[in-house]
Amino acid sequence: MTKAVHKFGGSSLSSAARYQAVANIIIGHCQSGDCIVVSAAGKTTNTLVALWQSYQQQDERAFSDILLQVENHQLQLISELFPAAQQTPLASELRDELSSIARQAQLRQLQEAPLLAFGEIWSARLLAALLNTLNITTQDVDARTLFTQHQGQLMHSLNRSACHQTLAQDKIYVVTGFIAADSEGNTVTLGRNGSDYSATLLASYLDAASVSIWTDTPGVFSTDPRKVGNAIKYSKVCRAQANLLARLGNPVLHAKTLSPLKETAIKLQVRSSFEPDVQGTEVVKQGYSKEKRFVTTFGELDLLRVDTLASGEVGALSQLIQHGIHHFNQNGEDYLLVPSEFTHQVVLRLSGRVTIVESHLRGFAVVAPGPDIAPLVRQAQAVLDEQAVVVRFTHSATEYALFLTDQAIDSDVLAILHDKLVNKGRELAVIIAGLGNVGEVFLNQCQQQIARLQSQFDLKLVALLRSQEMVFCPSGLNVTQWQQQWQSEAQSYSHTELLDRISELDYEHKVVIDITASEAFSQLYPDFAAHDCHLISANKYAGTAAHDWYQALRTQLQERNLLWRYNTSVGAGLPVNFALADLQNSGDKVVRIEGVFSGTLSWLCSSFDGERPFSELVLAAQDMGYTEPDPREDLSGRDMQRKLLILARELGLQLELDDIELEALMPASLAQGSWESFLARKDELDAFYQQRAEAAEAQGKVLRYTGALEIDAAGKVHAKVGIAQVAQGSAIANLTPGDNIFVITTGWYEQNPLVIQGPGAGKEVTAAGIHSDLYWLTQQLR
Ligand SMILES: Nc1ncnc2c1ncn2[C@@H]1O[C@H](COP(=O)(O)OP(=O)(O)O)[C@@H](O)[C@H]1O
Ligand SMILES: N[C@@H](CC(=O)OP(=O)(O)O)C(=O)O
Repeated sequence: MTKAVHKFGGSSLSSAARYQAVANIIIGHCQSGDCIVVSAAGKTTNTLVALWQSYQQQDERAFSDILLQVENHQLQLISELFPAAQQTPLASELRDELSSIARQAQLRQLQEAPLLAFGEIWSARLLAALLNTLNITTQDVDARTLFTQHQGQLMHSLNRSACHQTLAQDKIYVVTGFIAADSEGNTVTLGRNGSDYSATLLASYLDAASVSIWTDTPGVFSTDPRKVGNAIKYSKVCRAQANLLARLGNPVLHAKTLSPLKETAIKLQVRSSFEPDVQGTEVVKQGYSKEKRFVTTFGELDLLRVDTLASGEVGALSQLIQHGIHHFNQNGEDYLLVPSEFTHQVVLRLSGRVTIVESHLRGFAVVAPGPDIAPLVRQAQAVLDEQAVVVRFTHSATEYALFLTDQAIDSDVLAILHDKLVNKGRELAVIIAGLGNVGEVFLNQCQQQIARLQSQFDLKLVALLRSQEMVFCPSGLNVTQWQQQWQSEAQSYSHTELLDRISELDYEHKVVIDITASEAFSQLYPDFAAHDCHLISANKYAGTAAHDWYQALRTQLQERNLLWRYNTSVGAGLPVNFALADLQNSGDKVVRIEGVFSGTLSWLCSSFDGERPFSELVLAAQDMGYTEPDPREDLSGRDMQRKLLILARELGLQLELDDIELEALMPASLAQGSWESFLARKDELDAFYQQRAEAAEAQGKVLRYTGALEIDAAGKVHAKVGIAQVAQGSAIANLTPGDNIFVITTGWYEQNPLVIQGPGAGKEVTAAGIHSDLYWLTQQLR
C-alpha cells in the first residue's frame, strides 16, 4: 500500500489541546501504515538548547531551573492528556530520563545531541499513547533506528531497508523527527527545524505518495502571515523557490526538505493543523507553477568573507552549528551569512581564512522571478530610504536580492515592503461563461477595464465558455483577439473537465463570471466554490434556488472567504443591490420595496394607450428583441417573481419563490400550448388587458405590472408580483417605457422613498453592471 507521511511541527504540539487536535487530524486523514513525524512540543528544543548552554557554562542553578521547567511542561501535558492510571507509567519514565540527564550533567558526561533528542522522543511517545487510548493501533519509533549517517552522509540503502522492515505493519507509526544516528550508534541531529527533512527522507525511503507538513499557518505565504495581515497564501509554490526561501532561513520549510524529493513524484504540501479543512500550499515540481514573489526576513546575522572555501564546507559548517548558512559569491568573493550567536564557532572552524565584514545585521530578502529582481531592488531601496532604514550591504542574484540592515525589519516596514513589492503583482484569473449579447459586450469592454484595474491587479482572462465549447488558456487569452482565438481553439468540454482545468489554475484569486441564463450552469456554483472561485452572476437561478441550497452555497462561500456578487440579476446595471446593502450596513431598515423590475413588461404597459390591441404590442416587442423567444415567459411574471426573491434575500429574508404571490399578465388559459395556438387566441389576451385597463381608467389610474414586498410591523413578509392600478402622475405611472423603477421605503426614507430608476435591461448597461461587480470584487480582495 502506498503510504502517506504527515509531519507535525512544534507549533502543532504546543499544548494538550493541540495534541488532541493532531489526534483528530490523524483520525480523519490517515490510514493504517501511514507514518507521522513529530517535532518537539512547542519550543521544547529551544529550552533544551538553553539547558545545554547552562551545562556548558557550568551554571548549576540555571541548569536545575531549566530542567524543572522541562519536567513541569511534560508532566502538564501528561496530566491533561491521560487518565490517572496511564499518567503514572508515563510520568515515571520521564522522571527516570530526567534523573539520568541530571546524573550525566553531574558527571560532566552530558552530550548535546542525545539531550536535544528528548524533545522529539517525548512527543512521539505521548502522541502514540494518545492515539492508542483512542483505539488507533499506534507505535512510536525512534528515528535513530531508521536513519544512519556515516561521516555526515546518510546511508540511503541501509536506511531504506530499515524503514521498510521497521514500518511494515498495519498500524500508525509515530516517528521522531530531527534525529538520526551515526554508524557508531551515537545520536546526531539533522539541524534546527530539521523534522521537515526527516519527513521527506522517510517518504522517499518508503516510496510514499505524499508528505504533508502540518504547521500553524495554512500554507506558504508571500511573507510571514504572523507579521503581515494581508500576506498572500499561494496555492502552489515551485520547489526551486521553496528551496531558496529555506536557504534564506525562512522557517516554513527546512533547507534540506526538498532534496529527498528530487526525481520523485511524491506530493508535498504545507497545511495548518489549526485549520485542517483549509486547502494548503502544494510545493510542485518546476514548470507546474508560476514563480511568485516573497519577502522573507532575517534574524540577527553576521556577514563573513571567506578565502578559498572548500566544496562541502558550507554544509559542514551548517552541521556544526545546526543552522542553515546562506552562502553567496559577490565580485569573486565568497560570503557567508551566519546567525550571530554562532559566528564565534564558525570563525574558530575557519581559522585564519575568514573576515567578519559586518556584525549584528538584520534585514530581508526578496525572492521573485528573475526579470522582476532589478525593479524590485529599486522599489525596496526607495521604501527603505523613506523609512530611514540604514542598509549596510546588498546582494542581488538571479532570483533574489538581499538587504542587510542595521535594524530589524519590524512588521510595519515589512507590511509596506510587502504592499509595494508583492501586492502590486496580485493576480486574478477570470473565467467568463456565456458569450451571448451581454457576454460579447462585456468582453469588448474588458480591454479598457483590465487596463484600469492593472495598477492593483494582474487580471488574466483565462477561459471563455459557451454551453458546448470552451477555450481555456491558463496564461491568459488576448482580450483583443478573443474571437479569433475562439474560432481556432474552442473545444467541447464536460463539467468535470472544466473543474479539473480550474483546479490546475495557479492564481491567487479566481472568479467565474456567469453571463448565461442556464440553470444547469448555476448548479455548478458549489463546485466552483469548492475550487476557490469567487462568483459574479448575471444569471438569476442560483439567487432564486431553493432556500436550503442557496443558504448552503452562501455558507460554503463564507467559510472559504469567497465573494459572490449578482447585482445585474436585478435591474441590470442599476445599483439596486448596492443600495440595499448600503442602507442596511448603515443601520437603516427597509420596510417596503415596490416597482417595475421587468424592462419588457414596463415597455408593454407604458406603451399601451388603448389605440392598439395589447397583443400587437407584444408582437412588436418580440420583433424588436425585447422579449424572451416565447413572450409568455415575460407575461407569466416569473422573471419578476425571481427578481423580487433576489431582493428579498438581499434583505436577509428566508423566502422561497412560492412565497411570492404571482399573477400573470395574461389569462391562465393561454399559458399552456404552442405559440401558434396562443396567437390563434390572442383576442383573449386583448380582452383580458382591455378590461383591466378600462377598470383602472375608471378610477383615474393606469395599469402597470409591479412587484411589491412589505415587511409589516410584526415582521411578517407580504410579497406579490402582478397587475396593479397606479395613480396617474406617480413615478411608476410616468416610467419611460422599458425602464425599471425601484421605490424603496425605509426607516430613514419613510415619507419620501428612495427611488432608483433607469434602463433595467440592455446589453451595454448589463455588461457595465458586471464590470461594476468585477471592480467591487477587486476592491474587496485588496
Ligand atoms: N512565507 C511564509 N509563509 C508561511 N509561514 C511563514 C512564512 N515566513 C515565516 N513564516 C513563519 O513560519 C512559521 C512556521 O514555521 P515553524 O514555527 O518552524 O513551524 P513548525 O513548528 O510547525 O515546524 C509560521 O508560524 C510563520 O510565522
Ligand atoms: N524540534 C526541532 C526540530 C524541528 O523541526 O522543529 P519544528 O518542526 O518545530 O520546526 C527544532 O526545534 O529545531
